[in-house]
Amino acid sequence: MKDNQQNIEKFILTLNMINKKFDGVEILRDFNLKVKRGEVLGIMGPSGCGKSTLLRLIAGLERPDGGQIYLESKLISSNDKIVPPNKREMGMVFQNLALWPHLTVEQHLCYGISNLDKDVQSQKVKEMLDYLDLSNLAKRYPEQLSGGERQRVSFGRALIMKPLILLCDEPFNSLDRELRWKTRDLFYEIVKEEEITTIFVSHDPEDLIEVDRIYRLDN
Ligand SMILES: Nc1ncnc2c1ncn2[C@@H]1O[C@H](COP(=O)(O)OP(=O)(O)OP(=O)(O)O)[C@@H](O)[C@H]1O
Repeated sequence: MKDNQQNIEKFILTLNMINKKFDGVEILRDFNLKVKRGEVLGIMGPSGCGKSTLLRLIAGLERPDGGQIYLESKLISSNDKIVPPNKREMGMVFQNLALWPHLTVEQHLCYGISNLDKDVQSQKVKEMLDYLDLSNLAKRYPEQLSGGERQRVSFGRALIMKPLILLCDEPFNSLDRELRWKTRDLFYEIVKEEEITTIFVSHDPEDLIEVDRIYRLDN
């Protein structure tokens, strides 16, 4: 028991013997995964193998049927305990996690840090706008942005709150080829520079070119 506890503390995220079924169909069975602090982990696997389900379990959007998930040494998921997504300090950039049409770029960035003082909020938003080269678009709404600009806002929204873990599910899918590579390069620059622990799901090896490790999910 003591060894197990020490092992959990070494990693920022530990999935232990996770089981998940949908309508009686097994998606994950006795699934184990450990992620080190600052690691950029790529998850690959064929369509339908459970990649998005895995991220949703980590984010707290799904509950496992069995097993445990620990964030640092804290139990955040089991079949009788679930810490809600907004209490997990995780940033999410999912392909279907759309921007809100009624909020401007800067309002999107403010969203996750609304608990901070106004001055601190403004400073952080300014820095993030500069970082993502969005300063001249701060007052625009999503419909007035290109696909790549929207994707950068979505990263900014997740990154500004300094998440313990950044979860990305096929984040570049909607972008055309050239923009995809440009956005991808900026993405790696940020997560590596800021040492953000990241789990990145993609079916495309080109997306995962700079990850520290690839986990192949196959069943
Ligand atoms: N809420 C749900 N109810 C029932 N079945 C589901 C649900 N969510 C996912 N599934 C099924 O679970 C399996 C795994 O889905 P998941 O989205 O995790 O796969 P994936 O590996 O991300 O696939 P893709 O690469 O195509 O996005 C699929 O067969 C899917 O149909």
